[in-house]
Amino acid sequence: MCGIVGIIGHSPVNQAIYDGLTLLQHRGQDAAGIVTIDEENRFRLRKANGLVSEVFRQEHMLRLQGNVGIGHVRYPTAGSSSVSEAQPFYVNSPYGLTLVHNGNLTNNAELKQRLFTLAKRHVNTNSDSEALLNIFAHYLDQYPAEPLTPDNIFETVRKTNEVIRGAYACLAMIIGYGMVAFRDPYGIRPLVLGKREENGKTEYMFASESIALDIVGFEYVRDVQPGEAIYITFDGQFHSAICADNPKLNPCIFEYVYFARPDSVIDGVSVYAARVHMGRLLGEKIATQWQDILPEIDVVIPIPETSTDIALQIANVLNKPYRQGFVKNRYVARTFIMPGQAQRKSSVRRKLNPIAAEFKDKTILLVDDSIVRGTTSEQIVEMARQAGAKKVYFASAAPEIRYPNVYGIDMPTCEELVAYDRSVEQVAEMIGVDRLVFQDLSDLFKSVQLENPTIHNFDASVFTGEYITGDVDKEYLNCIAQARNDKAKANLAQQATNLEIHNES
Ligand SMILES: O=P(O)(O)OC[C@H]1O[C@H](OP(=O)(O)OP(=O)(O)O)[C@H](O)[C@@H]1O
Ligand SMILES: NC(=O)CC[C@H](N)C(=O)O
Ligand SMILES: [Mg+2]
Repeated sequence: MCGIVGIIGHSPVNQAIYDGLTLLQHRGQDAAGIVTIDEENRFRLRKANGLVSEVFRQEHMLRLQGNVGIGHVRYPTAGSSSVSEAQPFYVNSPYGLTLVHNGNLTNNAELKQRLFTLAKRHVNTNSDSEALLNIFAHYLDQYPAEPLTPDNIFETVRKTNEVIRGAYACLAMIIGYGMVAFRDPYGIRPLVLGKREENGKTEYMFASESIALDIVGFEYVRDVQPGEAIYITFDGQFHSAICADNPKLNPCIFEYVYFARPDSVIDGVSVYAARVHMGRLLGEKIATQWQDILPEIDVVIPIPETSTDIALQIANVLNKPYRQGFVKNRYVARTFIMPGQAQRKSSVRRKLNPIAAEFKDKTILLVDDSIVRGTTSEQIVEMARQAGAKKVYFASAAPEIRYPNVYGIDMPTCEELVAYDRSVEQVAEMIGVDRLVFQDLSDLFKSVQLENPTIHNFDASVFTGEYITGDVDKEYLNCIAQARNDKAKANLAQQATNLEIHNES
C-alpha cells in the first residue's frame, strides 16, 4: 500500500516532497525515492531501501534540484524488496519518463511478454510498476509529431487502461511537458489533488492521502476520479479527462480499516469518522450478542495504534471504562507491513507492552481494527494473560479475512490468514481468547457509506473472495501464492539485488 506524492511548483520542491513522503510513511516502510527535474531538464533521482529519514541525507537533498518532482514510499507487493525495485522508475524514451505507482497489477507477466513481443521493450525487474511505466511509454511513443497534445496524453492513458489490470494510482513526469496523474477505472487506490497560490502563481500537488496536502500547505481540491487522468503542464496548464469506459468507484475498504491515517479524507470519507462508526456498530453488535457476559467486562483496551478510535467508541456504547492498557514503543514501526513473518512476530513484543495494573484480575475486552495473520492478537492475548487478566474477550472491527489480496496489500496466500477455513470459535482458540466477535461486512460498508452515500461498491475481496477486476481466478491465485510466500520472497530479494540500473547514491 505504497504512498505517492507529486508537486508542480515554482520553487524547489525537494523538501516539500520529502515532508509529504514522511506523512505517508505509514503506507510503506521498505524503500523511498524522489525524482525531480532540474533546470537543464535532467532527472535527479535518489531511491534506496529504508525509511524516508534514512534514505535522504543532506547531500541527496542538495542534488534533488528542481521545481517539479514525484516521490514514493514502498510496501512491496510485486517482485521483491530489493532496492532495484524501489521507485520512482525511469525510462529514457520517449522524451524521458519517470513514474511512481501505488497498487498492484494482476497481469504483470502478460505485460512483460507483450512489451517484449510488441514493442521490443525489456523490463529488467519483476516490478509491476516498471512494466506499467513501459506500457505507458510504448503508447506515448505512438505520437511522432511534436509537440505532444493533452489529447495524446489522454489517449495514452486510455490505451494503458485497456491493457493493464489491477489497482493503480500513478504519477508520471514527461520531460519537457508535464505531470500526469491517473487512477484505475475502479478507483481502488486513493489519489487526491491539491493546490496553492504562491506569489500569484498556482502550484499543484498530488498525494495518496489528503493529510500530506494539509501539512505541506496545499489546499485539498478533489480526489482524482476512477479512470481519470489529470495532465498539468510544467507551465501550469491544467487538463483532465476520463480515459476509461464505464469507470466506477470501488475503493479498497481496507484503507478505511487500517491503511490510511485517521486524519485523512479519502473519496469524501473521513477515515476517522468511518472508524468511529465501525466502533459504534461493533459495540451495538456486542451489546446485543454478548448479553450473557457483558456484566463481567471490566475494561475495554485498544491494541495500539490503529484501533484506538474504534475501541473508545465501543467502550462508550457498552458504557465501560476505556483504558490504554498497552504502551507503544514509538520507535517501532507498523508490524503488519513488514516484509517477513519472523520480523513481524518479533516486532509485536518490542512494540507493545502491557501496564500490569490494567489487566490484573480483570476481565478485559481487547479491540483491534483487524485480525489478519493473527501475529499481533496471539501475542497480545498472551501478554494480557501474563499480566494477570482473568478473562480475555476480543473484538475485531473488520470481518474475517479469508482471501488473498491482489490489489496492493501483500497477503498472497490464504493459508497465512488465521480466519481462512476456520470458524469464529476456531479463530478464538487459535489466538487464545475466551470469546471473539468480528464486525459484520454490511456494518463495515455502512461505516464508510454513512460518510459518503454515493459509494455503492468496495473492493472487499479479502472478505468475500470476489475480485472486482474480473481477471483473478484460482490459477492466478495459486501462482502468486507460490511466487510470493515468505520463503519465495526471501529468494527473490537475493536474486534481484544487483538489477539496479539508474540511481544516484
Ligand atoms: O493479525 P495481524 O497479521 O497481526 O495483522 C493485524 C494487525 O496489524 C496491524 O497493526 P500494525 O502494528 O501494523 O499497525 P498499527 O500500529 O497502525 O496498528 C493492525 O492494526 C492489526 O493490529
Ligand atoms: N503497495 C504498493 O502500492 C506496491 C506498488 C508496487 N506493486 C510495488 O511492489 O512496488
Ligand atoms: Mg495494529
